[in-house]
Amino acid sequence: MAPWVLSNSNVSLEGTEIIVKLFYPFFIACYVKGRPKPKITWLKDGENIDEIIENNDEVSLRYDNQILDFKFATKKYEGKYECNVENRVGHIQPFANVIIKGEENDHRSSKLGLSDMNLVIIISVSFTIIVIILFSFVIILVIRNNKRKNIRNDMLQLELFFLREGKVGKLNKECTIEEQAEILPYDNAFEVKRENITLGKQLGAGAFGRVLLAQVKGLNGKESPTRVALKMCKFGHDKVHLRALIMELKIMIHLGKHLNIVNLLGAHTSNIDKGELWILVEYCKYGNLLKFIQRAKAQFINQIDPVTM
Ligand SMILES: Nc1ncnc2c1ncn2[C@@H]1O[C@H](COP(=O)(O)OP(=O)(O)OP(=O)(O)O)[C@@H](O)[C@H]1O
Repeated sequence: MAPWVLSNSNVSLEGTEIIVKLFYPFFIACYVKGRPKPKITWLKDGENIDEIIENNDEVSLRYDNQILDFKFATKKYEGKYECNVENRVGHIQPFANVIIKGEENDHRSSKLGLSDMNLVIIISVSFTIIVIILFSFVIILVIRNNKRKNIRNDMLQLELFFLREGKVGKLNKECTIEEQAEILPYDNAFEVKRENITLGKQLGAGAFGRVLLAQVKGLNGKESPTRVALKMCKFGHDKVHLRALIMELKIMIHLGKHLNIVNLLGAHTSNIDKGELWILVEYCKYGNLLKFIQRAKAQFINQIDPVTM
């Protein structure tokens, strides 16, 4: 019995039109009967379909070659598809014209192969990763900024509470000055403006502070600059160090001047909200007393004549 096409096929001997939307999946069905069972081969625009199917997982044949399956429609799949059906008794060739519908832009995209699709995916993933990194960066900046703001606020609180005001009423004669230094008030008469101070070389450093040589204009009403030793907190200090320096300043103010001590000459406190507190004291040209005594002792020993000993 010669082969014939079943009515549920979407190909016919007169030809059919299959209209598909771009990127949508579709199939061409060529259901046939005949005895002996007919063999089916496919042609696209007169060429054997094998060339299209080979190494292409977007197009496949199934159901004894009766269905030609497309995973998604792209413009390259447009054309005339002939279903070549034959057995010993006869031969028929129903066909269908496939038309892919889509916009001009889509038309361009339709030419994208699988590797181009992969490229699109890679670009989108990279873009997402970059956005996430930028977003994290912004969050880190905001957190750091807030932290800095908090430190500034802490400093401000310290300045207000410990430096300017003090709490003279709470002073207790039974306690040492060191124990209650922070409730002593600051004396504004010691304040020196930043523009009057010129910083020089470092003279030394202590546990939490460092000492620089500095020139100060207009100190004690003097026209010529005065050479002073300027004490400040070390780099990367925290509020504990600043508080210790504030206490040192207050004790010096409270002690007053004396011939036998290194006297306080002034202080620069107006930038304390930025963690900047400078204490100006008399400059000792021989520096540290202990080192001076050790040096003098060594010189003295060298001067003694070993013969007279
Ligand atoms: N008035 C000054 N004149 C010259 N050099 C000074 C003066 N004050 C300090 N220095 C130098 O700076 C160093 C550190 O001074 P600082 O007063 O901080 O010493 P410290 O009392 O040992 O330290 P800290 O009190 O921080 O533990 C001194 O060892 C000295 O060399």
